[in-house]
Amino acid sequence: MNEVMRAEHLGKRFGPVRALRDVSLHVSAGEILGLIGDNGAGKSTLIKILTGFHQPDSGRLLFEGRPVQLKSVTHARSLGIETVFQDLAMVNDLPVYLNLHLNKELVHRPLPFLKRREMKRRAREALDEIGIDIPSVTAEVGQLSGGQRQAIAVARSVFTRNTKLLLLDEPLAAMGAKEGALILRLLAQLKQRGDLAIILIAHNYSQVVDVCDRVNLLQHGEITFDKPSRDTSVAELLELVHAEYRLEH
Ligand SMILES: Nc1ncnc2c1ncn2[C@@H]1O[C@H](COP(=O)(O)OP(=O)(O)OP(=O)(O)O)[C@@H](O)[C@H]1O
Repeated sequence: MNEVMRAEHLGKRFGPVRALRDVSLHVSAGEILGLIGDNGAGKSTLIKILTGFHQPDSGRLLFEGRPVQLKSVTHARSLGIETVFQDLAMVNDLPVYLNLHLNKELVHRPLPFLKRREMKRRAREALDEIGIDIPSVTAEVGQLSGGQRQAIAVARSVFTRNTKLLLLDEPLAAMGAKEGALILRLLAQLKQRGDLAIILIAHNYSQVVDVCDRVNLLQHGEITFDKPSRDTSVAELLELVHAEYRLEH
C-alpha cells in the first residue's frame, strides 16, 4: 500500500499544556486508521496539525514519502488533505447540490449565470456513486437528517477534489445507530476506491473495530497502542482506556 501520511515524533504545546508529547503514526491509501483516546488526549490537536491548522513545535510530517511543512489549511488542501469537522460547515438554506459545489460553482462564461443543471447532474452522479441516498439534490441541507448532512459533508470533501487524505473528527457523534451505520457504509465505500487514506476519530469502539483497518490509541499526547483491528477487540480497547482511568482516580 502507498503511504500517504506519516507523522514522526510530533510535539505541541499550548503555554504550559503539552497537548502532544511524541506522536508518530502513519496511514496508507485504501486504509482507514481509527484514532481513539479520552477527552483531552490530544486528538483534535493532532488532526489540526495534519490539516495545516496548527504547526508542530517538534517532529515532522511526510506526505507521500516526502517531508512537508503544512503552512496553512489552504496549503494542506492544495496537496489533497481534507477535513470534515463536527460542525460540518454547511449552508443549511442552500440545496444539496450547491453545498457540494460551495466555492467551486460552475458558471457560464462570460455571463455570470450558474450552470445549475450541470451542477445538479454532477451532484446526483457523485452521490449515487458513493451510495448516498437522499430524496433530491435540490432539497435544502437544513431539511435533511443529521446523518444525511454528515454524509453530504463527507461527499463534499472528496467531490471534484483530488483528495488523498481524509480526516474525520467525530463524524458519528450525536448520531443514532441507523445514521451512524450510513456514515460507516460510506467510509467503507470510499475505502474501496483504494486511492484514499482515511483517519477517523471516534468514541464508539465497536464502530471503530468494525470499520477501521487499524486502531491507534492516543493517551496524554502519545500513541500508546497500534494494532490491526482484526487483532484487537472492543474489550481490549475498553480495558486499556479504563486501566488508565483507574490509575488516575
Ligand atoms: N488552542 C489551545 N489553547 C490552549 N490549550 C489547548 C488548545 N487546544 C488544545 N488545548 C489543550 O490541549 C490538550 C489536548 O486537547 P485536544 O482538544 O487536542 O484533545 P482531544 O483529545 O481532542 O479532546 P476531546 O476529545 O475532548 O475533544 C487539552 O489539555 C486542551 O485543553
